[in-house]
Amino acid sequence: MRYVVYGAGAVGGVVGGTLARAGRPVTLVARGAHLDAIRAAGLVLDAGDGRHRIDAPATDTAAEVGWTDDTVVLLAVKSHQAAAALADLRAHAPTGTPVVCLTNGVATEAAVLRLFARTYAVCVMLPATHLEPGVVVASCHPTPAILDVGRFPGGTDATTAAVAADLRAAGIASEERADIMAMKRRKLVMNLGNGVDASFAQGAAADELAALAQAEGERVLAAAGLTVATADEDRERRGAILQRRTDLERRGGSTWQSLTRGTGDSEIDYLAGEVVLQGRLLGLPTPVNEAVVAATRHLAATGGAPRSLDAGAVLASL
Ligand SMILES: NC(=O)C1=CN([C@@H]2O[C@H](COP(=O)(O)OP(=O)(O)OC[C@H]3O[C@@H](n4cnc5c(N)ncnc54)[C@H](OP(=O)(O)O)[C@@H]3O)[C@@H](O)[C@H]2O)C=CC1
Ligand SMILES: CC(C)(CO)C(=O)C(=O)O
Repeated sequence: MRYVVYGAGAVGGVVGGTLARAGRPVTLVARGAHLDAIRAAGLVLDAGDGRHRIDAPATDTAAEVGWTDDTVVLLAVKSHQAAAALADLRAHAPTGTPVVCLTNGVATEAAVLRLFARTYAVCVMLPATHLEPGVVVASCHPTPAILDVGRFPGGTDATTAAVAADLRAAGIASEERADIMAMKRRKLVMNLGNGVDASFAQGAAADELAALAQAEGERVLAAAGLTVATADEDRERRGAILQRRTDLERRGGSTWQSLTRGTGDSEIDYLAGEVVLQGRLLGLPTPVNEAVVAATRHLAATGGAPRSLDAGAVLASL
């Protein structure tokens, strides 16, 4: 299989770099200063066993990809960036191309399926950081990620088998799962902490706000009748596979990284915002996640400092 990693940032860069190190043909799609740096000096993959230069072809458009029958797209942009990426893919990728969503949240799969019949979902357990053009940092070693894969909306097939086998050959834990979206919904509950981690000063009040956001999310997903893997199932799957590197300082999650890089936007509408959406569809109030969405949107739009807001004030207003 050949891989086009659309969005070679934290997740895409680590996965693409790791597959390339294992000898898989990889094309990286990136843009701006990050693309310039990759073109000038390769992608720098900072992994637990050193910094590696990945010399893979890099481009900012699917128009420049040499599409073949065995090319698979790994979509690793943030959810709010998927529409633009998909417009480019729709224009240039053969319609039979498998597109595998390496995204948090649960929204990109349906958007992909509208355009590509062969749509796949990955539950992304891969802590990584991308703050500097040209550089991606894998937080865990020796296994950098658990990337279970299934077909969307359900099932497994020859493509899930081949992708999982390639990931395993590269040293990434991966199993096929017919019910992958149930796992992704459990991951979504975890990611309801992303906006809190990004926007609010750390401490007991922030911890309480994150716990309330997660409890509200669990209630709304259950009311919507959506299957969510249990916390026990999640713990069992993770086991002790992901070991944090001891040579790295703990930074922040993917939403914190968007605010820190000052990208002007974030994925929050697809994380806490997914709970808000489900609540609105059901006529259920979701004040906690609405507050987290509002805070994170505000900081992203105004360029405010990450972790600069007071979670206590939000708790008092609920
Ligand atoms: N970081 C992490 O630890 C984890 C992230 N995830 C999830 O993985 C997904 C990807 O997140 P992450 O890797 O952190 O995000 P990043 O922002 O680090 O990487 C995405 C990359 O795609 C680029 N990109 C976006 N749109 C386009 C486009 N149209 N053309 C070319 N390049 C584009 C971005 O450029 P630009 O910077 O200019 O926007 C960026 O370089 C998200 O859903 C996230 O929630 C899941 C688990 C852990
Ligand atoms: C849970 C966490 C923080 C780590 O992988 C993540 O998914 C993210 O950064 O979005």
